[in-house]
Amino acid sequence: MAATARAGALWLLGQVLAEGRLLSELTGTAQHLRLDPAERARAQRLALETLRGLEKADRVVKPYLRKMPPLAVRNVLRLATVELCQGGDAHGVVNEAVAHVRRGKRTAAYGGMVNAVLRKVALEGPAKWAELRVPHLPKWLRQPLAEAWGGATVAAMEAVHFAGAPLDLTVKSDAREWAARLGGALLPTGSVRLTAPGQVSALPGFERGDWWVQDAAAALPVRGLGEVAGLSVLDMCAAPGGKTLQLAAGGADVTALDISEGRLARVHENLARTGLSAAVVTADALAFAGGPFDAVVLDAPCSATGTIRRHPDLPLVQRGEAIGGLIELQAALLDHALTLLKPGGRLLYCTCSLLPDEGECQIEAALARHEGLRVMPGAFDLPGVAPDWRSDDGGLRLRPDYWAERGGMDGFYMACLTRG
Ligand SMILES: C[S@@+](CC[C@H](N)C(=O)[O-])C[C@H]1O[C@@H](n2cnc3c(N)ncnc32)[C@H](O)[C@@H]1O
Repeated sequence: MAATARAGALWLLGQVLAEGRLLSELTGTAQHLRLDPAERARAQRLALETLRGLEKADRVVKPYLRKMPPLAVRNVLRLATVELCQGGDAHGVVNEAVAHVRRGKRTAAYGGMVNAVLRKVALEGPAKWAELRVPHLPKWLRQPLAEAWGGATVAAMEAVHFAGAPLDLTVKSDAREWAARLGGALLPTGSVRLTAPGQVSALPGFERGDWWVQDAAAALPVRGLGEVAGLSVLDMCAAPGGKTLQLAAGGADVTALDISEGRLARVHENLARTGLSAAVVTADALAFAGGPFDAVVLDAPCSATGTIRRHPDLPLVQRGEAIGGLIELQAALLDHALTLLKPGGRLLYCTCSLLPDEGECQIEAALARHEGLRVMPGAFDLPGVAPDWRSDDGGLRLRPDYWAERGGMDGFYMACLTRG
């Protein structure tokens, strides 16, 4: 297979759609890394756009197919259709798609069909594309979200998911200056947002570690702890380290713990790049007996359904079957985190989930289990935080459709807890 961005995107699509692998697991693999960094970034962008537009691409192509071709061929049609319907150069897109199919032993026979279908798509596809509905979330997720937030909100979330996500950065200092330097916007909560960033590692300030990539919503939980200088803080599920970096940059004495050695490698890289420090521990948090700490950050493993605008592969690969186990793990981690706090210490619980079972319900259940435990209601009275983002329990509920006109934000739930 020629090492082009399109071939790279097709490999990624095949792994997601045939093997059920997540893009985040694939971007560090040898197959992906053999592309040069700019082509790699383009391959990833093409794969993301195709996954976001999958439902529309299938609807555009379907009338031109007499028989459903094998998945590898369908993926070529999908990628090319997305490109053609989003203004791609017809000649280049069709030729490369046909050449790609002809190169494959199992797909070569479909070259003529792909050529004929894509020529029709090039002519008629863009108008059809514009008329088709915004792609829906799969049923396993759409239904519980509609129950929790209502149909109109789910539709607004889907519109933001389809639009894709800008790139948010947390800067060590001088956010306004960095926004101007990078051609981005300073968000009301202090993050810097870039709409067409290109290759992240080529941006000014990356090498020197003046900033790190972190969605604006993901940057808020740690801000809820306020001034952390001099505090001992356990980041209990730390990798890849966005919150560890915030805590360390704020002057906290940080212990960054995670069960995954592979994911902790990212924490080490991020600390080295930014020149920040933390004690890094590989362990199952449930068996960790350090401390006691002034604060514990529990960014618990969850369905990650709040991150779909950045990870459109997620609802396609998962079916919600793991959520029951995650809910149990979150409750166990929460209970254990409370044992690691100094008297009067604070526990910051958060999940990047849209499901109340992993957010509001966890806190409700924890308050019922632990006498004297309470939510600190003012913790998220922060610049740029809108009053209607607050949840009834004193936490903060963020949804992808907030700031829709700016590109949305990750879905998140967060609450700051203390005893007494
Ligand atoms: C949502 S991610 C954390 C993101 C991170 N806080 C950040 O801001 O970059 C959840 C993490 O929990 C870790 N994890 C899952 N189960 C764990 C356990 N029993 N003990 C410690 N870490 C665990 C996963 O490896 C994963 O890195």
